[in-house]
Amino acid sequence: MGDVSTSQTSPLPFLKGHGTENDFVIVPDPDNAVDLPAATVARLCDRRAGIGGDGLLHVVRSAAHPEARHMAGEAEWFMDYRNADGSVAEMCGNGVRVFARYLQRAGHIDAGDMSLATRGGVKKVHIAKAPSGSGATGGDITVSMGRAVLPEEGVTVSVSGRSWPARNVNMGNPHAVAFVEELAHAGDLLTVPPFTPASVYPDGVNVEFVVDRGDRHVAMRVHERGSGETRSCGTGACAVAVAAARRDNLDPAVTGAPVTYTVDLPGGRLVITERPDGEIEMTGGAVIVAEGTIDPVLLETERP
Ligand SMILES: N[C@@H](CCC[C@H](N)C(=O)O)C(=O)O
Repeated sequence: MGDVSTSQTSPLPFLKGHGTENDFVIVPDPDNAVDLPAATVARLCDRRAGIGGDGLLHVVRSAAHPEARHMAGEAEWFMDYRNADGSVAEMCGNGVRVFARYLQRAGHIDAGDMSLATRGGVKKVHIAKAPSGSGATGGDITVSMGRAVLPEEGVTVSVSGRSWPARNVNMGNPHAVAFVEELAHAGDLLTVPPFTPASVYPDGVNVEFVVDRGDRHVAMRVHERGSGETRSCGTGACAVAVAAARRDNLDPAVTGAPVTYTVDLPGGRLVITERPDGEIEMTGGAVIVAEGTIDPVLLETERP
């Protein structure tokens, strides 16, 4: 929160949105005046006792947030992203699209190009004009996600007594990508977090399980750090596309031609392109589904 401590005494506006069914509680707070400790975020993201979401998007002006002030000259808005358990993450790809859709809906921006500050740096975003008949859904949103870092070390992913070799991919946040024969082999990810080496991932990791669907076309499931199994993960889809490309001996930096993979997730489809300069673009939808107010009791530090 901001430099001055305040407690919320009146109902707090929120919205609910999703990107390929990775869903978020959105808290508009331009001046960074709302205190959102981890326990409060976890309560808001609770699907039974709260609003429910895989994460929370705290919408703050960059100039008003200590972690984003240095980016204020490039990007007016900062995505203060939190996982469902209240933990902080560097990046959220689906979150960026939903955040941009919120700004568009609130009248802060129009379709076209914008820049958004995140803990993973400033991301360029393009909102396509809404095709006629798309209603509130709007046009697809493309995010320049930055470059992937692929350390050479292999890692192992284990779940339900089975293990797979995996590729370590960093998209600003950490990922382990395992190619499997059947997505069902990943078992009940919701209740059994995959095991990965803590020495490689001291801050935890997002784990993707991937199968081939066709030429440059894959499908995946994901277990997210701090949120459990979700129906989509944008950074995860980027990690998967790059890991699949390297497995298929495709490297745009070598061939000079962009490489595009279609990634199917339980919640929808994302299209991922890696450019010869290494920049990765993610394209998909983003929808705002509801808005309302949060009872201040939910925001109190002690559980009501
Ligand atoms: N769902 C997000 C990723 C959110 C952060 C992740 N759980 C982490 O802790 O790194 C996405 O769409 O990228």
